[in-house]
Amino acid sequence: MSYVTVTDLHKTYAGFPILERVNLSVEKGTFVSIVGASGCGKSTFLRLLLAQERPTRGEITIDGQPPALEPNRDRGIVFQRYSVFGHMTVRENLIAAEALGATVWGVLPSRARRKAAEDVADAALERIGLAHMGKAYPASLSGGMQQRLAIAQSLIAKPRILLLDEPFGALDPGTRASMHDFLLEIKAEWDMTVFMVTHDLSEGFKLGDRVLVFDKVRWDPHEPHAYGATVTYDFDARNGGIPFQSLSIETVEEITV
Ligand SMILES: Nc1ncnc2c1ncn2[C@@H]1O[C@H](COP(=O)(O)OP(=O)(O)OP(=O)(O)O)[C@@H](O)[C@H]1O
Repeated sequence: MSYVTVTDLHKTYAGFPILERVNLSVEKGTFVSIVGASGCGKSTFLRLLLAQERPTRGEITIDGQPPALEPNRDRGIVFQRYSVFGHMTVRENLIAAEALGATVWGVLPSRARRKAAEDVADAALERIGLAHMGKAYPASLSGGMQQRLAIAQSLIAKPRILLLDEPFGALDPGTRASMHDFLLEIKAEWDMTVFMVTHDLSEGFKLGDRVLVFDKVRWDPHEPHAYGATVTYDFDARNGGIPFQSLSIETVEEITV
């Protein structure tokens, strides 16, 4: 059953189409990787899922409802920019994130709640190799460390939908592989639905259940901004990359008319 449904989605900025005719049906717990040329609208698509932007035409539903207008704990997000709180220590950032996503707080007294959040934060600090930096402030961390902290913070808040925009860009290959493992573990534990934009195709296939390619079907060299991008390929990454769904002939004909 479809959990995230996108129907005939269009997004235009100042008269320029960025996305057009995007249709998608994603089941709960699916990891969707998104690739495509720079500027083709991948981040815009994530912002539409996050309700930071409204569609120009068409509709998105999440579990049958439009995306909530106010940010809520249902969705976590890691953009290229680091999203951690600068006035809190590394450990406090993780405790705050656990507080957001806690599932057992209703039955625990406040001291036990705090202890439970601290335990989760400390386990995450170990897991991402930042146990020695718990008392530091984010500004004193390297870019890669801040990125790891931002990813851990989003994961332990346990959002139903996790939106990741090039989350591993700043990491060295070893750290990147260990953060991949961490993400897949938490995703499996909480049955999260994930949308991740990446420029690294092998990363997209390694982590994704599906790999979507955004591209322009229509292109006019005299008017490069005349048309928007859509999903041109939808690969089943769990089945050797065999196309799962590609743009139907009718849609191509309709678009190229
Ligand atoms: N708020 C905005 N107002 C006007 N134009 C915008 C706005 N946000 C994005 N755009 C334009 O929309 C297009 C798509 O941008 P977007 O960031 O979604 O692309 P992208 O595929 O994520 O690119 P990249 O891979 O380089 O990060 C770009 O041409 C960008 O300039």
